[in-house]
Amino acid sequence: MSTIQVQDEQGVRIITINRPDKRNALSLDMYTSLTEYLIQGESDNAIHAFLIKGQQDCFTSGNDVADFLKNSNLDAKHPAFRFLFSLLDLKKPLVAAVTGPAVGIGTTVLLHCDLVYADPSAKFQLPFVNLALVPEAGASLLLPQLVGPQKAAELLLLGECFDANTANVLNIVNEVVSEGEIFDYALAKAVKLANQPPQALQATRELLRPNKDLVRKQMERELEQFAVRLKSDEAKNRFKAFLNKA
Ligand SMILES: C/C=C/C(=O)SCCNC(=O)CCNC(=O)[C@H](O)C(C)(C)COP(=O)(O)OP(=O)(O)OC[C@H]1O[C@@H](n2cnc3c(N)ncnc32)[C@H](O)[C@@H]1OP(=O)(O)O
Repeated sequence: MSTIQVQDEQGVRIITINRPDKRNALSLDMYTSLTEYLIQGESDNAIHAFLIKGQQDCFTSGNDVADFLKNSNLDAKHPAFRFLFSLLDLKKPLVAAVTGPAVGIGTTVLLHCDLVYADPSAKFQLPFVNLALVPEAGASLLLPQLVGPQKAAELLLLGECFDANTANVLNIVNEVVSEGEIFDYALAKAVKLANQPPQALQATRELLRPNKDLVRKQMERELEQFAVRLKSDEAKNRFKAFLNKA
């Protein structure tokens, strides 16, 4: 079974992260598949919106921590960062359905989504500093803009888990949807987007992102810092501690 599954339905490309034995941790190959499915969908005239999801018990536990240890050389060609830059350049709208853990990139990805739905099982976390890393996906710019500087500092410096209601109050998610209904609900919203006049939809989406160049610049700065931190002993010790369940 593929670790990234794709299904096109009613004008929506549904992308499902599917690596349940590792809590949907994202490996290099998985990022590459995610990027390819987005790029293909962008050029497919039958696709008008994307929906990203995991399974009922997990969205994603974020980057595969074992990969961080194995591949500590990082630049803009790294599959995770290629994926993040492809999100920044997306023209068609992206909807997320969050269930269970959404850790690290699992939360920062949401800052690039147009509509985000979560169910009560969703648990968000930005444990970059906890792992001796720095944020990515432009979160160091987008999060303070969204939730305010103090709250962003709390979420990024302490790296504690927060629940769906908190994410809703902070405007990280649009709505908390009952368990068992979230995937149908999020798909119905994505189909609704897919049925909007596509050129007006994409033009409006572009207008809603007036600081895209600034976000790109910040993502490049984050990438530089991330590359340095990833090689540090303090980060390697944190990765080993997680993998050894210390
Ligand atoms: C550029 C992007 C950067 C980032 O995304 S940084 C963030 C990186 N992610 C993390 O630090 C999260 C690590 N994972 C966790 O904290 C926990 O997991 C969860 C809270 C997500 C879930 O906890 P629970 O339900 O108790 O599951 P479990 O027993 O910890 O995990 C089951 C199996 O999955 C593996 N696993 C979980 N997350 C990851 C991961 N992110 N990278 C690699 N493996 C992971 C474990 O090791 C274990 O494996 P085994 O059954 O073989 O012992």
